[in-house]
Formats: sequence, structure tokens, C-alpha cells
Amino acid sequence: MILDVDGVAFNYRSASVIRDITFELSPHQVLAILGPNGVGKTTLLKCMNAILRPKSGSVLIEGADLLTADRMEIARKVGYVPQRCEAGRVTVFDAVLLGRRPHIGWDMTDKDIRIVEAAIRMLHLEDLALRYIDEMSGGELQKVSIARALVQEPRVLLLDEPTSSLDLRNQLEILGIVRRVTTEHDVAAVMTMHDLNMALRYADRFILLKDGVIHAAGGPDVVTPEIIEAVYGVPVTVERYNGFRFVVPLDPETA
Ligand SMILES: Nc1ncnc2c1ncn2[C@@H]1O[C@H](COP(=O)(O)OP(=O)(O)OP(=O)(O)O)[C@@H](O)[C@H]1O
Repeated sequence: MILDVDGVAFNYRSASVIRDITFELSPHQVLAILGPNGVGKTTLLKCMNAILRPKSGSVLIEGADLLTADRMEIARKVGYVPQRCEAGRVTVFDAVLLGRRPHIGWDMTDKDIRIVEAAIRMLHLEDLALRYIDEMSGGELQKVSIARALVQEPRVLLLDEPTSSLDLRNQLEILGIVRRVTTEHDVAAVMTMHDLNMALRYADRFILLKDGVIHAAGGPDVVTPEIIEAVYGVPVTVERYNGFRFVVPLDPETA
């Protein structure tokens, strides 16, 4: 097991947001965390990266307690791609290089440069490598943020709506990269997503949150019309095409 989340609960001030969140993830698995706006998906990701301290529960990575680790140790284990990235006056190359910080002291080696170059190429950012990130589009910035998380060489990759600013081609490319990285390395990924069909195509585990708790969890067969309607309040049918499930919303008036 690479990730073990047990009984995690979090409150903002006195308001409970998530509770009793328990699940495990093995290397090579891609988990999609699904659920309506405001249900606590980002809050859960932040608890899994110790950006937020859960009120109770534990997060273990390869058996080690993440919540008592120091920031550098966490950054060697967890790569986090936030929903919105801060854009400062640094070039794309330097922004990606920052992801190597947990692995290096004040100097860097040829290996670090090679890892940064490979990530820039993987995300097709070569032509933008010397551009300043505060002059980039939302989608370009999202790709920089993903490249930075990859060069951390984490064991667990957390991505908060990683395709929200991306066009269709870039969505397929980024989710394909997440799939490839988790297939080729002993890495697991957790993504929050709103696009159920992209989730069904690229993830193999699913958690559906409702009212701050896990309403359903499992493989693709957990995505049923009954569960989707219970979680999102929208009638749907689930179709199959080319081995994938597709969620098709129905007209609430006629369903
Ligand atoms: N800093 C904060 N202080 C107080 N409440 C917060 C804070 N951040 C988020 N919340 C509240 O916590 C709840 C969960 O927010 P969260 O961002 O985790 O939801 P989400 O499922 O990721 O939503 P979305 O799909 O819209 O991104 C929401 O009701 C939100 O208003």
C-alpha cells in the first residue's frame, strides 16, 4: 500500500467539512475523487498534503505518518498540483526547477537539469521554457504546475481539477501523462474531477463524496445511475462505448 488514509476529518472553524474518510491506494492506481461543488474534495487533498491539519485521522505514505513529517520530507513524497497556481516573475524553466528543491541543497547536478528538461518536454513546454509564468494563460500555467510536481518524483501525485483550464487536446494529454507516470513508476495519483467521463476513462478507483462523507467507493462499476443521482441530484444513464462507461445526463423534466 502506498497511501493509507484512515478516519480523516476536517473542520473549518466549527463547521465540519469532511469526516470518516478512509481509503487505501496501491502503486499504479489512479483515484478520482468526485462530488458536487463545496463537498470537500479540495479540503481532502489539502489534508493529504498536510497543508491542512485534519481534526482527527491519519495519512500514511508507505507506512510513514505524513502529518508529523517536515515540509521537505512531505515534498519528496507528495506532489501537489493546486486548482489555482500562483504566478510570480520567474521563467517556466525556473518554476519547474523549483520542484527539485526537496532533493537538492544549494547546488544542482546534471541529473536535476535532465529531469527538469524531460518534464518540460513531456508537457510540450519547450517553446515557453524561457517565458515568465506571470505572462502565461491559465492552461499553460496548469501544465507548468504539473511539470513542477512531476520533477519532485513523488510517490503520490495529488491533482486538484488538473484539466479545469485545459482544451480537449490538452486534457487528453495531461490525463494520459498521469496514467503513464503511474503505470511506469511506483506512483499513485489522486485527482479531484468534475468531468465524470474523463474520470471514467483515466481513473481506475473512484470515491464519491456526499455531505462530507464517502457515499460510494470502488472500481468503475461503482458509477451507477442510482449513485450519480444520489450524489449530484441529476438523473443520468450510464452507457458503454469502447470498453469505457459514459455518464449521460437526462432531462430532469422527462426522466
Ligand atoms: N478557508 C476556508 N474557510 C472556511 N470555509 C472554507 C474554506 N475553504 C473552503 N471552505 C468551505 O469548505 C467546504 C468545502 O470546500 P472545498 O473547496 O473543499 O470543496 P470542493 O468539493 O473542492 O468544491 P469545488 O468542487 O467547488 O472546488 C465549502 O463549503 C467551502 O465553502
